[in-house]
Amino acid sequence: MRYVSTRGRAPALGFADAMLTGLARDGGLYVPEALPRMSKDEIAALAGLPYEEAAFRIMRPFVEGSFDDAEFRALIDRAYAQIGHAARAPLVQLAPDHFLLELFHGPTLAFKDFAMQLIGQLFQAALERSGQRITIVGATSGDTGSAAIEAFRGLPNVDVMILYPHGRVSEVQRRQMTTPTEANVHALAVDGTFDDCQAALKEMFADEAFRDEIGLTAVNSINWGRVLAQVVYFFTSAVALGAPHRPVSFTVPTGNFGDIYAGAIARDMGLPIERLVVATNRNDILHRTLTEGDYRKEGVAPTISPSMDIQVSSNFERALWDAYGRDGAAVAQLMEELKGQGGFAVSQGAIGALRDRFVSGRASEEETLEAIRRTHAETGEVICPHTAVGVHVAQPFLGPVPMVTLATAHPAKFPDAVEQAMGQRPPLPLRMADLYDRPERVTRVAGDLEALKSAIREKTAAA
Ligand SMILES: Cc1ncc(COP(=O)(O)O)c(C=O)c1O
Ligand SMILES: N[C@@H](CCOP(=O)(O)O)C(=O)O
Repeated sequence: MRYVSTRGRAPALGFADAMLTGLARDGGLYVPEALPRMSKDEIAALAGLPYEEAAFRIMRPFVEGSFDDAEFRALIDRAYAQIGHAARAPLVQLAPDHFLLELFHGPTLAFKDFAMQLIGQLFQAALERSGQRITIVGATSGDTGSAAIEAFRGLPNVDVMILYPHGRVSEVQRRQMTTPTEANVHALAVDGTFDDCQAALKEMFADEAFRDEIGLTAVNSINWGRVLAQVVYFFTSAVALGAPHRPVSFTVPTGNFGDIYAGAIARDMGLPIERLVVATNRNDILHRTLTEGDYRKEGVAPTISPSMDIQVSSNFERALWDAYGRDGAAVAQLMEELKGQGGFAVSQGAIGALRDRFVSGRASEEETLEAIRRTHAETGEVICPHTAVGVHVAQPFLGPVPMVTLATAHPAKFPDAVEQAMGQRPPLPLRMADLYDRPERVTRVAGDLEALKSAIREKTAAA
């Protein structure tokens, strides 16, 4: 399997090289040259399999040429042993036609663990072969950072630098990033928003000398490996609800567009998905784009679902590449307009193609709180504010096929919002009960590219 850049000007690479490279040299994102399809029988045969076996069958064609079957199976088994639920991604029923897919049973209590635990294993295997030393720089609005730290902490030949927006993540999220003691992980609190952190990361990739000097790579959903691992639970949950014999819809709380794009890939591979619903909080660039046909940045507003406080959605570039008929030059032009003019109009043809794939909705802060309160009152389930955005947005799209809303984080990561909605603070799992007592280690950095680069240089030099 070969991977090409969405901007069409970087060399095509195999899976392991695309994964270790992160962002393509032309600034684009890697995407598979051609998608493998699963037949109806192959999808039906996933029913009842352990999550690991289903993951192997779904992802195997994507890693061909980089990992042999025995090695890939072993890496998957090691990765998912870290998810603390026998089903890995269990379904919970909220209403006759509405289900939650719980993706928060991993070590850091968010869906990011599903992909990060796996790419942690894949990176280790690939680095052992190549003997390379790398520096992972990650931008996070709260969850990717801790998941990356958890997956890479203590590994030889890997430094991990996590940029998060100072004061804009929950206290639990911050402590998950600032309390690990391993010398190879560093939390950098940046003055700015998540968008500033992600833009700085992309600028670092554009600086070839810096990139090569530190062996820069990315584990955000910039990295195709992250998107790939997220494809699996769309299949397993849909099959549990009757696919391929009956279609299923999904509502996905969305920020950087990685998770919902994984759903679109599952559908392109043959999974019968009726609707893919993009659910945004009031940082609603994706909802505005799908309704108005104009992708335009606005300032990022802080919300009670902070992990989705994103206005420049990295993976939307992959969806644009598909919508513009895989025309790398057209995508490169749009990205120039985004950088220079703060946005672009999506062409008629492309917006039609996007609307064929995705529908969307938005939840206000009040609607999010009400969804937490109502879900608890009606079902006894306590949901996090990101999941609540999904539950609210899903309502007009319920029926006639089952709707699965992705429960993307554990409510205990956002106790203030949950308490505001329903008057109770959800407790952290026992293994994290002392999180508030652990000492924190963090470096405050100005939201300025040169300041960030020198902080990163300093930390890699000290390693
Ligand atoms: C808890 C939570 N829910 C939803 C999202 C949105 O996921 P994505 O960025 O893949 O759209 C994120 C992060 O972005 C998150 O951390
Ligand atoms: N919500 C994310 C934002 C980054 O998303 P990613 O999927 O591109 O890593 C976070 O929690 O950091």
